[in-house]
Amino acid sequence: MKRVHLLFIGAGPMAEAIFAGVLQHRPEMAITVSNNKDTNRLEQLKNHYNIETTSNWKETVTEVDVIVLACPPSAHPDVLEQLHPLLKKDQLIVTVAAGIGPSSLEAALPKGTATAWLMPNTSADVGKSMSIYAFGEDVTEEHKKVFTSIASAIGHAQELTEEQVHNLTAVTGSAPAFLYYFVEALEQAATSYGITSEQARKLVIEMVIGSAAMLEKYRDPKGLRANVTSPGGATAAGIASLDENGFTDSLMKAIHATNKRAKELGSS
Ligand SMILES: NC(=O)C1=CN([C@@H]2O[C@H](COP(=O)(O)OP(=O)(O)OC[C@H]3O[C@@H](n4cnc5c(N)ncnc54)[C@H](O)[C@@H]3O)[C@@H](O)[C@H]2O)C=CC1
Ligand SMILES: O=C(O)[C@@H]1CCC=N1
Repeated sequence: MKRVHLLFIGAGPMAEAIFAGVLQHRPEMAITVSNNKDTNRLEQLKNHYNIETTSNWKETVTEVDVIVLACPPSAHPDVLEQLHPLLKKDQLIVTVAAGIGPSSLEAALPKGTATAWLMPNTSADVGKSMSIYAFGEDVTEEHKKVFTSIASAIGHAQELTEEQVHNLTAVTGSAPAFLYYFVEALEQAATSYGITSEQARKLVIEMVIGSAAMLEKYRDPKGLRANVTSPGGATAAGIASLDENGFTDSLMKAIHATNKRAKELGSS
């Protein structure tokens, strides 16, 4: 079988997490990484991962099978315009950008171009991304095979419709930040009782890791919560306070605000 060659346009942490997973799980694939200006970053990545890098992706674009756009949404119009005249038949164009679904890629690229949208999260760094994805109209079974081997190299992946990826970007892509924010708040609460920030960090992080392991084992957040919440006990008072202060409503609003912004970014 022909060696699949991936070109990353964008060399930030998301690109790095994806190609690091691919290098580990699909070592048969060739990787070239590029960005628009930071040549030091490319040099570091080249030395660390022993991959090809280029500061002029246009020179490489005709040689590759898959082009992964890992640059910000705002860079897409310009990058897609530059890509348009260079694309060859059978190449697959994947974006990981918030708000930019396959229909946006198709509108900007030659008719018939195979496109896909991968929405990962930063847990790709440890091979535990929960990624969601959608395909464009013109992907073949072969494109799908290559795409899923990339997506599965960084963790779990679930195919959805384009609209669903738009609406769930907040839940899988951004919510890790909400969880880390929750951890920061608990650390702050812990230090307010006179322990050091190192002690607070250990208490909170180990509590979260333990809770995540319980979720992984039992997959029943409501039941697990009930087991912690002794009737008339201390936890019940805390949950009641969260409810009184609009915990679920506040989270729903955060999800809506995130998705609204992602759509704005994708259409700018
Ligand atoms: N960070 C996250 O948790 C997630 C990010 N994403 C998406 O992944 C993409 C990248 O994210 P990060 O790596 O965090 O961003 P970043 O901003 O740290 O990195 C972006 C990279 O793109 C390069 N770049 C910018 N303009 C360019 C251009 N015109 N041509 C070529 N390269 C260009 C930059 O030099 C940089 O290497 C974004 O589109 C974001 O929406 C998706 C899911 C999660
Ligand atoms: O903040 C952002 O725009 C991206 C989308 C998902 C996670 N980070």
